[in-house]
Amino acid sequence: MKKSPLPVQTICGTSKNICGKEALVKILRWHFGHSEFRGKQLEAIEAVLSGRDCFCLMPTGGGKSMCYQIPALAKNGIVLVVCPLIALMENQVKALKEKGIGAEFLSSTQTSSVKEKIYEDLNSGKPSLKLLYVTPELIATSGFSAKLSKIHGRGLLHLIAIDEAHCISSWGHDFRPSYRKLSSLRNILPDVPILALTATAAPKVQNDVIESLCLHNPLILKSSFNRPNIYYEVRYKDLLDDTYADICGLIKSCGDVCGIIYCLERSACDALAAHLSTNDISCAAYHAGLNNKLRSSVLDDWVSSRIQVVVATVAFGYELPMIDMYHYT
Ligand SMILES: Nc1ncnc2c1ncn2[C@@H]1O[C@H](COP(=O)(O)OP(=O)(O)OP(=O)(O)O)[C@@H](O)[C@H]1O
Repeated sequence: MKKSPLPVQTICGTSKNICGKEALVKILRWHFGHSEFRGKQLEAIEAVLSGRDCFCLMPTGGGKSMCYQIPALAKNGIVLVVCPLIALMENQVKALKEKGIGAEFLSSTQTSSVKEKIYEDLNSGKPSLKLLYVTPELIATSGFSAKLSKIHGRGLLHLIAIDEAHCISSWGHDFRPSYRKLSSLRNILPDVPILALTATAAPKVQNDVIESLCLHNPLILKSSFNRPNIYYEVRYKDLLDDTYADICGLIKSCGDVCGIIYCLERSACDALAAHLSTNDISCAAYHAGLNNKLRSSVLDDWVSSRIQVVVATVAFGYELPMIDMYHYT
């Protein structure tokens, strides 16, 4: 069932539109069904709502997105989210919409009529949108910068969240040149707080992110990376009688969980996926040899739990952003 948003004024009071802890927890429970904030979430949220820049280091799955989704619901106006992967934007926007939260993304994969609709909403006096997800490539275009300045001029932009902020650093493992251009955001929108989020802990990367984004006296938050539920296990192929049977057994012993199996070659993906299917494990192969439509439907099936396992090359997760980069450059 979709929920209507909690009226901002009612829960946050009108004084400077700033929410207290109680009101923020109420938003968390109402929209996301979580009883309490986790780790450093509340500190990050309170910092950005008070107008302070924040650098937030949290492990993968630590709950970073809540740090900008709650502020989006706690204040009137829009939160701009910069995100490197179209697939990630699509998933987040879909999940937010299912919760009745106004969210959209702008990317080269959308039709111009969809984009027009989003701009129309943004240009209206009172946009229904709470979160707008964009790629770093789009921020670098002069047309979009001008649009952002206009939205800001009407007092509608109250936070910029930079997801996977380590992509800005050439010291990081995922350096993406277009992230460098995000430094322009501080010049265009000097008084809008910036929240940089990453799971990459290297100090050089952290300093680079803070400097490149020109964060002013940021609140630096670091969560513990100890995840007792995650562990590595190495099984030597040479010591196994039948690798495929071993994988099959492992999946079946895990019960009804989802998973990704990475293979080095496309043919290995196809062969393993076929083997698992004949052993009653719902799965599909995903690699660059498949057309866009098929890849997209495999991703959708997996995210929606229609299939349990994806057998993929590294194309899974990388191909979609590359398509976007190609269109913008
Ligand atoms: N306060 C909370 N209580 C319980 N669950 C939470 C809380 N905050 C977030 N979660 C859940 O934790 C999961 C991971 O959250 P999220 O996707 O925001 O993590 P993330 O840090 O952005 O991960 P990634 O690094 O993969 O982008 C989600 O299922 C989310 O609903």
